Amino acid sequence: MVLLDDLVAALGALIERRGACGPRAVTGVTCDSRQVAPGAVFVAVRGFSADGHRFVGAAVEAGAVAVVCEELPAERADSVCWLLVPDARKALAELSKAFYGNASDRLMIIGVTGTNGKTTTARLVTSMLNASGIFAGYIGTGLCRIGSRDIPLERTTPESNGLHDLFRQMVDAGCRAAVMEVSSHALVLDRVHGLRFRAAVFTNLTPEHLDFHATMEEYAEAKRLLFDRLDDEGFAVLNADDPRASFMVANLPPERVFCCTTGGGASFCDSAQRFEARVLEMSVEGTKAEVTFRGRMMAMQVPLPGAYNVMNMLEAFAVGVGLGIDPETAMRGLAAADAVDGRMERIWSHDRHRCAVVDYAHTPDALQKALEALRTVTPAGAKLAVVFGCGGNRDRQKRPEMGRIAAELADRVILTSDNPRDENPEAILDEIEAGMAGRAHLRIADRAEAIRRAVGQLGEGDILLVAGKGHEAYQEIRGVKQHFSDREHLEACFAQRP
Ligand SMILES: CC(=O)N[C@H]1[C@@H](OP(=O)(O)OP(=O)(O)OC[C@H]2O[C@@H](n3ccc(=O)[nH]c3=O)[C@H](O)[C@@H]2O)O[C@H](CO)[C@@H](O)[C@@H]1O[C@H](C)C(=O)N[C@@H](C)C(=O)N[C@H](CCC(=O)O)C(=O)O
Ligand SMILES: Nc1ncnc2c1ncn2[C@@H]1O[C@H](COP(=O)(O)OP(=O)(O)OP(=O)(O)O)[C@@H](O)[C@H]1O
Ligand SMILES: N[C@H](CCC[C@H](N)C(=O)O)C(=O)O
Ligand SMILES: [Mg+2]
Repeated sequence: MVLLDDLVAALGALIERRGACGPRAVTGVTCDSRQVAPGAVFVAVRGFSADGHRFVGAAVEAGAVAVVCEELPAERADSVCWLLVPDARKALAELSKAFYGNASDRLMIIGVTGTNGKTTTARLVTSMLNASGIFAGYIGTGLCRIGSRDIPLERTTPESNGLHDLFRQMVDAGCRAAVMEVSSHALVLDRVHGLRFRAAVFTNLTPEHLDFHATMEEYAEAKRLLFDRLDDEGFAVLNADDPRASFMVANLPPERVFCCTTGGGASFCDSAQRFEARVLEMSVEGTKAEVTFRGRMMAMQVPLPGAYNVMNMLEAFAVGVGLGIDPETAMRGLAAADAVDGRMERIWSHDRHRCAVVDYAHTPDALQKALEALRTVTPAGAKLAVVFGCGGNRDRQKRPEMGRIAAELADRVILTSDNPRDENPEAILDEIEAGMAGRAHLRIADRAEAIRRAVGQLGEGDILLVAGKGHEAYQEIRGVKQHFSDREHLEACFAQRP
């Protein structure tokens, strides 16, 4: 049983306490009044669209035993414990950590941040650790995975109370490590406050979420926060080919930084700290590369096309070596890693003469990288086509950019809806089109119809990229989510058109 006064003792900063704050049983910690059950601690967070302080009354009515806030309400029930704190989001993280028995302290936590490649890299690290005898859970886009159990997730990095609940479940299941994606939202909004990371991985930084971060500099500062959170043995793994790599580790001693390069970008890194990969061969089925580190050379097989996937695997490998795993074991674990749904997922026509690829490229850089990768494996004389859109209620700057990239890099473009959410689907398409400099294309807002048309146009040897939704099993239009899967639609189209 968790007692309220023990939780209060875990708060890092407390301005004032009033009311009934004694040894009462606590049943949970939440920042959402709609989730308050009798015995819960409610933390009032000032948000972007609402102020949690407005819901204090509702939380008390639902049975909260304590309310944590940045401003005490004038009227307060004596039966409740009132805690005034300077920062409610930090308090939420501290209380959650204590409520779940500080489970996170018993896990080696590996955090992966960057604009693209977090899920891919984190899943590779998880598979490698599990294959190397270090039982590891995973938290990231869409799901938390503990052994064979998957728990669906709304956010890439859950709110701190959700995170600590998952760490507790991992420890109870016997995990020694947790591999997690750390989004920039999570870093800025203190979802990972109080966590200490054994390894922090940086994949890359390109424009995205510029609705949330005012500038690229601010976005980079947010990502750097992860590298201030290393534990005493902690180390960083960088994609050193990214111009922001050295910025991420400016506060770390060089011996705690491993640099990965596929293109000679690690000059700021000591040679003993470098992991270099050279691509030898690439096809739509995968990529063969050669890895050099600490005077050794090893072969690496990546079951996906794209030099960036070589980088994702190289960084995962460097994490393994940094953790002291024998390099052969680490590489074997990576070679046997489970595929990640919706990342360069290939769907073939029955005669295998036409190929569709479902990919989660939903940023300009990812779309560019995915198209470049597929161009290198498109047979001479065959065409590369793309179907894509852009999400609503998100960064609008990326829309014309993605239009420009598709127009420049694909032979055929069909614009369609991604998840328009609350926006008008046609208005989103107008914004994408604005970047296409008049290039001929089709515009079909209905995604199922757009996919059908694109498959109908495929000739012998052609490749079709269906980008943006990857593993997602839904589409959200005007606020309503309905089942939708790019893969299922493609399979159905190929079934009708052998
Ligand atoms: C910008 C952002 O991340 N916002 C998150 C933030 O919202 P907020 O603080 O603005 O909350 P708010 O809606 O204004 O409400 C304020 C407070 O009142 C509470 N409330 C509200 C209503 C009510 O009836 N009762 C109540 O108590 C809310 O629970 C909240 O604590 O805190 C909320 C509670 O944890 C999150 O649900 C919310 O995620 C929103 C929905 C979101 O869309 N986030 C996305 C952009 C996100 O986090 N994405 C990242 C990156 C994705 C990636 O690149 O991979 C992710 O990690 O998923
Ligand atoms: N290292 C990389 N560099 C550039 N693009 C990449 C890289 N790795 C993957 N991508 C592209 O980004 C897409 C998303 O990959 P992934 O899901 O691994 O990224 P993510 O960072 O987890 O994304 P999200 O922010 O949505 O969680 C892939 O489908 C691919 O198109
Ligand atoms: N993590 C990203 C995912 C975007 C995926 C894309 N399909 C969309 O809906 O915009 C976000 O929530 O911004
Ligand atoms: Mg992800």
